[in-house]
Amino acid sequence: MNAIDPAVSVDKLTKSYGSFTALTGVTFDIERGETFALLGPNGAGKSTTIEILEGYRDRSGGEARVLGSDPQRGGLAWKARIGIVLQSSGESGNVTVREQLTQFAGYYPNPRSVDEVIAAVGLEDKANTRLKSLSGGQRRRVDVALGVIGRPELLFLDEPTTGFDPEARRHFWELIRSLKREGTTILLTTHYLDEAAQLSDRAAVIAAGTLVAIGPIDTLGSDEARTPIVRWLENGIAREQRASDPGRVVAELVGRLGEPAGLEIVRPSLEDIYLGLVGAYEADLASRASHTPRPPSASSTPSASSTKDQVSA
Ligand SMILES: Nc1ncnc2c1ncn2[C@@H]1O[C@H](COP(=O)(O)OP(=O)(O)OP(=O)(O)O)[C@@H](O)[C@H]1O
Repeated sequence: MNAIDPAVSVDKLTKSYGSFTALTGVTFDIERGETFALLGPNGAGKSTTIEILEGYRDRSGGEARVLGSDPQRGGLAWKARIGIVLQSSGESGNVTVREQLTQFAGYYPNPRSVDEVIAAVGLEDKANTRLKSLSGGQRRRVDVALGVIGRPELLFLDEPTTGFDPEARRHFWELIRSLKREGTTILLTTHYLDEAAQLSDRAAVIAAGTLVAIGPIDTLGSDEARTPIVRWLENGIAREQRASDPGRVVAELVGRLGEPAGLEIVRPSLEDIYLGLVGAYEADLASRASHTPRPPSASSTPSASSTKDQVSA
């Protein structure tokens, strides 16, 4: 891999499960050292994308390069450079946390210290507990520990903090920041938009298998969607105004009304912007579908839930 090559490069990636198209031609790069969030509603195609990049699933079309290799052909040496936290690992059994991590550490040429990793995921007091006796959230922490034990150059995190309590999430964020400081490239999917905003340099929003938006976290969405809103009460009536300079609006209000009742300045969060992007895309899809004449028989696209169970990659 060339020094200037991105860690991940995806070009017009498509994936079909039988007659169902899960990815319609997705294109993005992830630079080395970058933390990149892939966001989207349930069934959007995030796990499919990530699993193709991990080498777990074959793509139907397009190109993918991960650390300089085609993930469909990545060998053992390539796999050792990658860390994976799957959406659900099902890691359980009779071995203890420390035994499991020690075993995994043995698979890598330059692993992290087992005790360091146990501390980093906050499982010191469970190090000698068998996996089957851990709570769901604790088991998820083991998944994260297994993902980072090999000191990966590139870490895939598929909804890593699902089931974490708030303290464990903050702990996890610290771990990710320290991995980032070491230069690890991270691809993260999450439904916690605050998590994406806290950790990521850039994000892509994917809906129904299509890339809807991509960019640095603070530039996602339209200018209008990112503009702060000033809200206040005037003669008992709720008023609001979008303004890129909310201080000026507030100063005018104070000049006119004195201390305005119910005054607040709301800066749209990543979640607000994400919901706007996905909502607009879904409305556009629905309006196009309502203008497309269909034969009277059933659609050729089965529902997501029926497809997932019937077709495998
Ligand atoms: N093995 C499979 N066979 C058939 N369809 C599948 C398979 N795996 C995924 N799909 C379908 O592909 C679409 C994308 O699924 P995917 O798991 O990538 O979504 P996701 O964005 O990760 O969703 P979530 O946020 O719910 O995890 C969904 O409609 C899903 O039902």
